[in-house]
Amino acid sequence: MSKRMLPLGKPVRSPVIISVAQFRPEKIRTCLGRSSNLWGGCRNKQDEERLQKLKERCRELNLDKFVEFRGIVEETSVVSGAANVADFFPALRRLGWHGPERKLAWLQRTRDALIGEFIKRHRFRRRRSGSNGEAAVAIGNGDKGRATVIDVMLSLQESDPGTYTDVTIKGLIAEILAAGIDTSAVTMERAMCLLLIHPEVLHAARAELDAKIGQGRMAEEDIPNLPFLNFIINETLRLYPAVPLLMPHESSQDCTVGGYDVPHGTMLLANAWAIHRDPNTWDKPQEFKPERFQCEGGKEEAGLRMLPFGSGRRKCPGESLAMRVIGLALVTLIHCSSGRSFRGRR
Ligand code: HEM
Repeated sequence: MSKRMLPLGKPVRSPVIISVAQFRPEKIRTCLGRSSNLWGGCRNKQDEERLQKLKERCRELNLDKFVEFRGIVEETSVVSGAANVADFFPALRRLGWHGPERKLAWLQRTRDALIGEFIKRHRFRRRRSGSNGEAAVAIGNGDKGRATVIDVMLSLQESDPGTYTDVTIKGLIAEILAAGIDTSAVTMERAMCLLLIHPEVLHAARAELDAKIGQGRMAEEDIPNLPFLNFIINETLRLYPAVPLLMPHESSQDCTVGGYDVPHGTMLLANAWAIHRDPNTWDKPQEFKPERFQCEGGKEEAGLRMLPFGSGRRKCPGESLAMRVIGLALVTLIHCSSGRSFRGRR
């Protein structure tokens, strides 16, 4: 996802993150970092009213279905990660045992139906607003700034229907959502935990916010101008890469890596977790020290010692978006944790 595409979804991202923070700032302050359920345990009428408001806001922004989608992604990762008895007793397959496969096929059908619904809604909205199908219109200028990735794909479909079929769009959306939701959520959670157990870092992050953004406001565009915040995210990704073994790759030809012969067609896993904590290349690798990225000239200079998003041609295309969304959530929560209120700025 290029920098040019980053504005897509911005009208949804910022208000939702702000709504969540405004919903229960006191709960965020006390539960920050614990994997507690933000929505659970509404004890009083005021909480209930705020929860209703937040749900309405999600409905207005068409996010109710995304919550359902997240449930499917979570269940899929549980089912696909669980041990399959038939792997240990293959004879079971011949007897017709296909438990996890059936469940996964059902989850895939449910997921496809949901994405089909997103596409239908977007197509309807585009027709109603009379969009002329230009991709440029979808990227920010038209549709009252509410253009999304699906809008861009639908506009490409209008100009090249043979390539951008509904099946292709569904596959792309499924891949983007499945690859982007949990990785970003888990990194935010870990960054918040780390800030809580390192109050001096939280203090420094707040000082940077005060100096560069000021009190009572926040905007997505400010995130790249907050170096210390970005060091915190990098250090979190170094210690806790969301995809510790990256994705499996396959050698396209015979080669030698570190003295080991790797034949063509071998499945290769890069252990990012171990690489990020290698004492030969990192100073005090087990410690949380965001400032190390300042001394070492940032993540880019760390080169292949730091690969939370992979490397090369198949590197994660969502890196810039992830850094921005995680930054936005952290800034919002840092503001909350200092007991300040803020107004969202579009
Ligand atoms: C902290 C957040 C994220 C982390 C740590 C992360 C990490 C990764 C990693 C390690 C890979 C595999 C790279 C490889 O094969 O070597 C990957 C692939 C991918 N990521 Fe991310 N990702 C994040 C967020 C996102 C977001 C927000 C999106 C989309 C909006 C996204 C979309 C993708 C896609 C589509 C692929 C597959 C690329 C391909 O196979 O060519 N990721 N990601």
